[in-house]
Amino acid sequence: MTFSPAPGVRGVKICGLTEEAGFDACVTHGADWVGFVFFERSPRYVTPAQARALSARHVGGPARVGLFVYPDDDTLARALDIVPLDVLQIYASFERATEVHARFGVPVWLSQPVSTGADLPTTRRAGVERLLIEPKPPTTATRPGGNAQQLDWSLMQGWAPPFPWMLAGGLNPDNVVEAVIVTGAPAVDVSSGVESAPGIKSPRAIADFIHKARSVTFSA
Ligand SMILES: O=C(O)c1ccccc1NCC(=O)[C@H](O)[C@H](O)COP(=O)(O)O
Repeated sequence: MTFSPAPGVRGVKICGLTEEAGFDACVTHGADWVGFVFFERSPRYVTPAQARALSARHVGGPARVGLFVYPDDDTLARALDIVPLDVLQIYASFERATEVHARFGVPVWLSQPVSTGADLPTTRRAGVERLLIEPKPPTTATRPGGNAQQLDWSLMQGWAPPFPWMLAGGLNPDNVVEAVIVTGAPAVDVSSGVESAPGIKSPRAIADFIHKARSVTFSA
């Protein structure tokens, strides 16, 4: 198991760090996790060496999450050789997530694209530590996540999550309070909603988002 926030404290992940000011803001304002996007067609793409350089700015602090889209073993092995990652967040099937966990022994988070209640998993699967519940991208999207697209939060009402989970998709400092009240999400993930331009994080928006996400308590 990787780091989890204390009971009653909502976890916050800031995803898609590419530059020093954004990374430093995550450290300063106490994000629980930071995400590095290893997907070349993203405006937030970083190489493993760039992620290592950012990560090395601070010892400890947020857990480092690497995002991979349908990764093969070689891609994961190369990244892990270069940058210490605490979590592998993958866009792939449950079966592949289980395989990745068995092969690398690193906690694996799986993105679960959702458009209806039927997409919400109801049974636990081995090898997956956490689910990222995010909207199914439109067919025209060039990437599976990070599209500032909001999910229908009411879908989560009455859902009994079989895993620890995190809400993602279209969150920002102005809507995160409502999002956590409606969904009861124990953790939230944001990328576009704390940016001043694609791939460039706003330190002020990061501070605001973290503060607001934690302003509503929840009981696990
Ligand atoms: O951010 C990207 O460009 C990206 C590319 C490929 C796969 C995933 C990607 N992002 C995932 C995320 O950052 C999270 O899902 C995020 O919290 C939701 O994004 P956003 O709606 O932009 O907040």
